[in-house]
Amino acid sequence: MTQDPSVTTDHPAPLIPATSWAIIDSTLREGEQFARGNFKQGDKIEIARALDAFGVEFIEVTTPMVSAQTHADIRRLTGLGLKAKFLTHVRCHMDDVQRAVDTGVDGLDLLFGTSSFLREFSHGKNIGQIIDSAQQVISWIKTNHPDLQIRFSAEDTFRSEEADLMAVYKAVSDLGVHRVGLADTVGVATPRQVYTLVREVRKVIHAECGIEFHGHNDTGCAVSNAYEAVEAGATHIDTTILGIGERNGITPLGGFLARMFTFDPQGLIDKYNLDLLPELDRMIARMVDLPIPWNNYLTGEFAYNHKAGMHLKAIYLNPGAYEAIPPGVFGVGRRIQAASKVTGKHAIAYKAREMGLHYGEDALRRVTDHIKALAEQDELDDAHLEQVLREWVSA
Ligand SMILES: CC(=O)SCCNC(=O)CCNC(=O)[C@H](O)C(C)(C)COP(=O)(O)OP(=O)(O)OC[C@H]1O[C@@H](n2cnc3c(N)ncnc32)[C@H](O)[C@@H]1OP(=O)(O)O
Ligand SMILES: O=C(O)CCC(=O)C(=O)O
Ligand SMILES: [Mg+2]
Repeated sequence: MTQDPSVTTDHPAPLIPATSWAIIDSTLREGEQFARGNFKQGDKIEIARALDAFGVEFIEVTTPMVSAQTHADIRRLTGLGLKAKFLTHVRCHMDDVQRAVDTGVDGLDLLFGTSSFLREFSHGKNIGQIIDSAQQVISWIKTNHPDLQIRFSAEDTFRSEEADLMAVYKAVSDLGVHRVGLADTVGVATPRQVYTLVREVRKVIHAECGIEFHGHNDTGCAVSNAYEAVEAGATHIDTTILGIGERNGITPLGGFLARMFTFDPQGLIDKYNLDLLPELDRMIARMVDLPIPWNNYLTGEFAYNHKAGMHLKAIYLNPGAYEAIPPGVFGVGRRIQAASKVTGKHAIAYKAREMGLHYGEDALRRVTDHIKALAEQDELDDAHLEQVLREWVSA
């Protein structure tokens, strides 16, 4: 392979600087709600250390209300002395908050469902009562624990009435929360809806108040919705490693970074140790006992497999011709699959040259056609291709 020129190819000026947003990785909260997410204290420490080494800004952990063990685990995590800030995800209730404040976390992620579904079937409160609870809880935290960051999220935001949302967000922003959260709890929002709503929320909250987005992937929009949120002014995005979470999960860390890398590659390189991503994905795949999906963003087995002759011709000259993101930056390699029926003469010539073999024009055409015909019959691996190329010369 030639040196990878796509790494240094000029990129347009960043449309969205990486400094304008931060990651709240929720593998230790939303990820615990994944079907196979059942992390023991040792796993949690390993995950937190790995996320911290990668460089995520925030790590969200499950509420200490789950159990005495979870409470003890959070205390253990916050005692590790990591650079990432810990947030715990709690209901907007005095019992939960009072239990959470002695865990050593840096902030509390409060939530209250605002859609009619959740008002009727989850907690039974109307919007006025939600605002009253928010007032009581937020005021108490600010008075008694002024160092804690406070975020207030309207759960099931995208099935809530806009007027209700604006009333809630304005109220909590006036109470001095550090961030408001928009949560696409059932993964139903479209990218345009996310963009529009984030813009509307921005208008009713204070300028210094951040906006967080949490998006589920039920309709396949978790990455694009997170991107639209940032484009509209969101400052914090929730992710999990491999996207694990309730049902089919949320915005995956790798997918979100792949999306954002295209706008500000250097910004991401400066902020995160991107080449640790494969290790993160492997760690979670091991812990939940599932393979990394073959088509996973960046780290899937075939995420950088190149096969068609037209692609291979160009990719040998400049991998950027058929790659949006240079794999090496994320610690993965590319694979050139030259032996297939869809291969072409440039790929075969390149492969032959690598082996020290050279063909004239006619011979190259003939050996290429021979390889294509063989591949029509059966899979051809690299070893078989090399054997054919050697035999063709001596034949
Ligand atoms: C979309 C999301 O992912 S939201 C986050 C989900 N996370 C979790 O559920 C964390 C893990 N949960 C748990 O361990 C338990 O559910 C606990 C400890 C929180 C509560 O357990 P239980 O007291 O047994 O209640 P249960 O889970 O059956 O019901 C939920 C309770 O929370 C209440 N509730 C729901 N949302 C909120 C809210 N935002 N603020 C305050 N209370 C709420 C419900 O009204 C219900 O209480 P009720 O029985 O008084 O009506
Ligand atoms: O607190 C939040 O913003 C998100 C909660 C959650 O997991 C969801 O709504 O799917
Ligand atoms: Mg969720």
